[in-house]
Amino acid sequence: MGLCHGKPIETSPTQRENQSFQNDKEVVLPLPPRSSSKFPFYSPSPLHKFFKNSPSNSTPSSVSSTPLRLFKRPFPPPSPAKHIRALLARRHGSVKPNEATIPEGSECEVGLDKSFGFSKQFEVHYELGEEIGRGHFGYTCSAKGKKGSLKGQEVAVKVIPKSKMTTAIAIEDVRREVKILRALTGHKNLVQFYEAYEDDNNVHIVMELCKGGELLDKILSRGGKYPEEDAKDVMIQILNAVAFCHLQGVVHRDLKPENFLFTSKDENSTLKAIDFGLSDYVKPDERLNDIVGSAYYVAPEVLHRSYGTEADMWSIGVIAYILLCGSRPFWARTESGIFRAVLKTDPSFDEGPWPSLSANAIDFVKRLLNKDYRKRLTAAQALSHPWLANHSDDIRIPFDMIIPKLIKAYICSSPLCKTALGALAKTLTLVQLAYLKEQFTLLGPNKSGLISMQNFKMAVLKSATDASKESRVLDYVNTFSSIQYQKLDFEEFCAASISVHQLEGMESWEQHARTAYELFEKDGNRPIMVEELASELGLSPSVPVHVVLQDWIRHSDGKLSFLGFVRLLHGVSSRTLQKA
Ligand SMILES: Nc1ncnc2c1ncn2[C@@H]1O[C@H](COP(=O)(O)OP(=O)(O)OP(=O)(O)O)[C@@H](O)[C@H]1O
Ligand SMILES: [Ca+2]
Ligand SMILES: [Ca+2]
Repeated sequence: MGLCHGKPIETSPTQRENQSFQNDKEVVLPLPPRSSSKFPFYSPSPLHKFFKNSPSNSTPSSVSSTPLRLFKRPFPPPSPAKHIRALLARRHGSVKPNEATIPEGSECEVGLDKSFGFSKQFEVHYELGEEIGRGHFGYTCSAKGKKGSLKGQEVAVKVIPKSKMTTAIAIEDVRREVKILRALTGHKNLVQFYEAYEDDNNVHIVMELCKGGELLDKILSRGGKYPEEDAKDVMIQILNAVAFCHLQGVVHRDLKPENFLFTSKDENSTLKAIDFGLSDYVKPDERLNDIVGSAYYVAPEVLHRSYGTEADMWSIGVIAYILLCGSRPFWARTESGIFRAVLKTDPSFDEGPWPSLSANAIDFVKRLLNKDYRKRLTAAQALSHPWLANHSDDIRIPFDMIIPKLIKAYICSSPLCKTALGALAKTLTLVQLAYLKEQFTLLGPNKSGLISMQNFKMAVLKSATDASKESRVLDYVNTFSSIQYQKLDFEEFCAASISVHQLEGMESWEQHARTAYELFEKDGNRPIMVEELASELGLSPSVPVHVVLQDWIRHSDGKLSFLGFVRLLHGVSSRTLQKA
């Protein structure tokens, strides 16, 4: 996969930056900067240096030899990730060869409304300090409050020049970034938003100042990899933030180590997610389709233009992989090469240090980097994974929006499906049951241990923000109140909340399915006619049922075969889920 052994390209960092925007089919990404002979990782966040005009950075470092030859591992270590080219083209207008930004006053700007309705007079309220960071869309400065409750307090101000907003999409992105930041603020692992200002030239987003630097810098300063216990601390904080976002119906879409900051230089400093510039609302029954994010971290289904919150979980899988081994799981010299790797190749778990890491750590990463998004862990499930469970008191498992989706599909399924799922639920492990118990408790069962359809709304309302309205998560659970279905006890809740796809993604799937079939044989299997089975499955009369279903029924006694049983289970999670 994507390994480069070619002659090194001798370019300055600036030239390398520009290469990534060339109009070639294969867009060449910047090479990893020069590695030292002692240690194959380069200095933290070299991208920052490209922008800062300090004398030490004025001479571009040359790449004197093929850096990859020095790496023992198959992939080079992380570096600042670049946004996907298609994203920049859509957001900044068409990207021309060797041209990363559109010149001011270009044609596409005509008629764009760049007023946001934010407060004016930023200068009256804050004194801007020095630049502390920079990205594609803006730069960030420290500042000091001059008035009001933030008087004397140091803050961070992300400055987004209006001249960079050359398309309606770019303007909409800024509007949404502020709206989402404002709505989600208050969570411990999300940067605290204070206020947004605008003048003729800039938008100023005022937020809490995180003084501890980016997670990427921390990874690099530690030699490219984290000990497992420290990686767990980081993962828990990332998942706490993302589980909260997903419950509100917000998908971040740009999760990468550069977008997590430590509040201070302390060892135990809190980690905060920043940069909601590409975030969006996603309705529980909707798929997004615009290709957004940064190449190394992008999920396969994003490249296929049909995705939801699971795409963030993939990016978290990439971060976890990097934290634990110091290398990127999918790497190539070109953007299209990275995409090919993401779509087609499996990350390596054979090279060091993987064989020395715990089986739970490897399982955790593998279950996030599953190319089938339906088999991937949700954020709430990842927090319940044995690798993290009981690691610290910091784990706050919130309600998981996958539960109402699965329950809706279950309710719509046939009685035979329900029996089959009931049998499957009896094979769940203690760890799986612990997650479900937690979710059941969050739904607030009554004294008899039953939950009703109204409970879903209550569970979501408890932590609802303005974002849950905008994303229609609240509307979605509101519709549950009108579903006519009996109250669920924990046993039926488990049957209803099983994701067959996720179970299928586990190595123990065959065992689950066999055991469940044995139970089903005892309690639920019965002779069934092909026509009856077809109607149970909701197959249309045009389907040649005798051909399609012939292996589903055992010839000896006319009951469901193992294959039929597995297909029946499957029908519930794939077909019905899409409709739910
Ligand atoms: N609250 C903050 N405290 C300290 N530094 C910050 C803060 N917010 C942002 N920064 C710094 O500024 C950099 C750029 O900010 P941000 O990621 O929001 O910009 P961007 O232009 O949207 O970036 P990208 O190119 O990733 O889209 C960050 O990587 C970080 O180093
Ligand atoms: Ca960023
Ligand atoms: Ca951004």
